[in-house]
Amino acid sequence: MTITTVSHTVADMTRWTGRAEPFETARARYWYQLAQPYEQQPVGLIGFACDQGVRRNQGRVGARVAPPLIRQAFAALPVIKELQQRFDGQLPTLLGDAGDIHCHDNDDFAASILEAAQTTYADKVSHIIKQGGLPIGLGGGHAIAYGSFLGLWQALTKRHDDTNVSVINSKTVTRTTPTIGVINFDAHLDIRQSDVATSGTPFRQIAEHLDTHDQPFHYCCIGVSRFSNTAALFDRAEQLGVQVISDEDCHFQPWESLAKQVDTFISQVDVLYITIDMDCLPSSVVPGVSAPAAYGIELSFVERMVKRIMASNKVKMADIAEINPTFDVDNRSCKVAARLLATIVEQHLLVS
Ligand SMILES: N=CN[C@@H](CCC(=O)O)C(=O)O
Ligand SMILES: [Mn+2]
Ligand SMILES: [Mn+2]
Repeated sequence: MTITTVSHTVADMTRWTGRAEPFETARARYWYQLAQPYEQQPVGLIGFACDQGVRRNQGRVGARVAPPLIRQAFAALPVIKELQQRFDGQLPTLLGDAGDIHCHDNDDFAASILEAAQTTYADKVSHIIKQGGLPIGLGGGHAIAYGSFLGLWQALTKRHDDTNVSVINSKTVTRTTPTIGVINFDAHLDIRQSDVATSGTPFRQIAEHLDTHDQPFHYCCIGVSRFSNTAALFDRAEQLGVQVISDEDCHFQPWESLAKQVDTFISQVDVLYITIDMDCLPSSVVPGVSAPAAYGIELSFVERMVKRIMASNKVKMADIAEINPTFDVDNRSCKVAARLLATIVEQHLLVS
């Protein structure tokens, strides 16, 4: 008997529902009205329905069921007036739903299931980027981050290989791979040393991948808690040159100083991958995660910083990770994830 360990399910459009408002003006628009199965739209959503990395990392599993619930919460949000103005009221189908990658987790299965899910997901991500869209990954555990990075890497390096050496006016011109910057909103550094990939290792894996390809590692982690990371992890962060902005910095440092730090980081790279681990927010705001935060950073801060980063127009990949609906209260965590997802989508469509 063949056991399928990783599978892809196409978009379930029954999730894209919301209020019907036949008596309102045409400006009463919701995201569910602008989504179709993925077909080269400006934004492509792709679910990573996998929490095997969380299991391997000794966390609380359950994140694998989050992608359709985040979509559903997002579908019901209104499309802001600025976006309607940007498209002169003629809103095209802006969102493509590329379905979900499933990692059929089972303790008896071979250890390579997570890795297979990451590469299958990365192929989808890379396809969307190559078609000119912004892929947004919906986790799933934070092992999504290595898949997101791999997809971005594949898209950038494929393009690089194609045009690696060109002849312009009889002169050979060699192009270089764009410098990638990674910005992670997270209480955790996720650079653990381990014999297998987990939800706690993705940024160490990215560092090693880049090192193998002689590329610099630019990693900025925002919201890091001194009570959620060991001294060994802070040592590794220093060795790897990680820009650490702690949860306490986010509370006590002036906004302008933090924004300047992030702007400087952004100025050093060509393209950005932005990832939001929802456990960066306080557990009162986001209870539905594997590792709830006692302290956390404010939603208003995360949203403001996400807008600032998106304004750079360098973001080529984004994802939202670690929502665990098993521990959610009143769908609160999914609603916060949907709000951040809407912020990324809106800002991308406004600046691109
Ligand atoms: N992606 C999450 N990573 C955290 C989980 C911590 C926990 O489960 O307590 C980490 O490995 O540090
Ligand atoms: Mn975390
Ligand atoms: Mn994380």
